[in-house]
Amino acid sequence: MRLVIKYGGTSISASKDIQAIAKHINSLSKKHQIVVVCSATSGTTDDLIEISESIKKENKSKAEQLASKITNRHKQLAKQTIKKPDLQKKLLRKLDEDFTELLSLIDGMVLLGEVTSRSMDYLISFGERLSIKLVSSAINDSGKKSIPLTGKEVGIITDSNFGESKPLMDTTRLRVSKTIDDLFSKKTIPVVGGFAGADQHGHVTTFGRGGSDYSATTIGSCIKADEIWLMSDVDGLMTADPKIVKNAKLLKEVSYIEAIEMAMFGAKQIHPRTFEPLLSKKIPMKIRNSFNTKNEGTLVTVSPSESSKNTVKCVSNVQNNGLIDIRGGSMVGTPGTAAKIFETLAKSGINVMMISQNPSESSITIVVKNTDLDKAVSALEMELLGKIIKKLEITTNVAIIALIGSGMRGTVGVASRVFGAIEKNKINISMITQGSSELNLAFVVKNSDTNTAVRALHDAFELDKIN
Ligand SMILES: Nc1ncnc2c1ncn2[C@@H]1O[C@H](COP(=O)(O)OP(=O)(O)O)[C@@H](O)[C@H]1O
Ligand SMILES: N[C@@H](CC(=O)OP(=O)(O)O)C(=O)O
Repeated sequence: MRLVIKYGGTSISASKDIQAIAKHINSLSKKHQIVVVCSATSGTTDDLIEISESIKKENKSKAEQLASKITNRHKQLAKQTIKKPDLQKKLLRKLDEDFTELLSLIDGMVLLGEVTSRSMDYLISFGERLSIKLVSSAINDSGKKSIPLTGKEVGIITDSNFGESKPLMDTTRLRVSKTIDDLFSKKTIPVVGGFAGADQHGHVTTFGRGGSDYSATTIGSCIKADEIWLMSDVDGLMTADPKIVKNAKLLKEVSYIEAIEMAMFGAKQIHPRTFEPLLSKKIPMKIRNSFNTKNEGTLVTVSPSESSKNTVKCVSNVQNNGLIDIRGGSMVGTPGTAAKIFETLAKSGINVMMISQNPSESSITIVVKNTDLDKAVSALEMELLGKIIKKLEITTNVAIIALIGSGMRGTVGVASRVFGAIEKNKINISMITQGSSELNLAFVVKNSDTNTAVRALHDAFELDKIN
């Protein structure tokens, strides 16, 4: 089989885990052709983002301190993980080269006094540049040929939408399949950095947070993989985040459509576009545990077997969002109001996560990420306040709670069970939406009510008894 196996940051942050993964890949490669895709080690992308914040505040020494922290963490991991002295020495030298480049980049950004979206993508792609060298070296150490490749080096070509780029699939397919086929013919295991590619001018671009999943499916589609495995620190997709619900159960099978809904609403932090490259080729995906490889995990396919069609499958949550209530008497009965609002937000590159309009048309409520809130509010104020909009009311730190499952379609009484359970816990709901597909029912609560709401719904729908 041709397999693309993606390891998330949670799987490659301790030396014993990297060694175990190298051993596992080594043994799988005796039967299968494997491409490994890696995220950055846990916390590294966050540290790189913090470097950019320090540069914006002109605090160069803080930025350099963070760069040293990242490098030292990787060098320490290298020393603990790689046993063969020559391999370890080579790896440490390569990590030092990256460190020098990172320091030069910080120098340049400080000198220019600006963090552009292009320089930002180059900066935050460093995490994967370091992690692939570690993992590939560990595979070498276990006795197999392997090389590390960045997304750019493997041939992922994207548009120039820095921070939210999309692969240009025709070019990408040609380049990626050629690179990988060459390596397979030399019995070499490629370890590819997730999260990033490069545009047609060679500038590094990233896919947005969690984007390594998207890299894995993009590569899988290019090389006609038989399966794609996303490896993390949980057994698979569960009925709720196991960090919130202790008795959350593993979902053995879900459909692509359900998995897309779960990804959009925060379950296992899957990148929302992960499934796009798989849809036409119908490549099955497994979501599995790096530390419990005996468990088959969750199988994601076009049409799961009958037995797994429960009414509700998962209660997921996305915290740290902002809610904007857009009001104005002149919005009533004025065609094109919604179009103007969403056009304004789209021009500023803001992703709207939830929308609802009250039947009187005098208000439209939207939810965006906390980090986009400032940009969204100023765009609306500058373009539309005093014209079609009279007032903006803003609530920060809200969570979206979503109930997901294709069996909800046409099932009477789901909403009353949901709101009954929420009311019993005296939680205030500030917004509700249900798509016409009836695949999800989502509502908004305060961040601080998230855990209570998720647990109440998990209990109300008896998800701990799911089969
Ligand atoms: N429904 C869910 N099923 C499984 N995991 C979930 C779910 N919702 C949230 N999670 C969380 O997602 C985490 C894994 O996501 P993430 O940190 O992005 O993994 P990685 O870095 O390995 O890609 C798990 O540790 C778990 O707490
Ligand atoms: N390193 C990137 C990409 C990624 O996918 O990470 P993870 O698989 O660990 O969620 C991020 O933190 O966003």
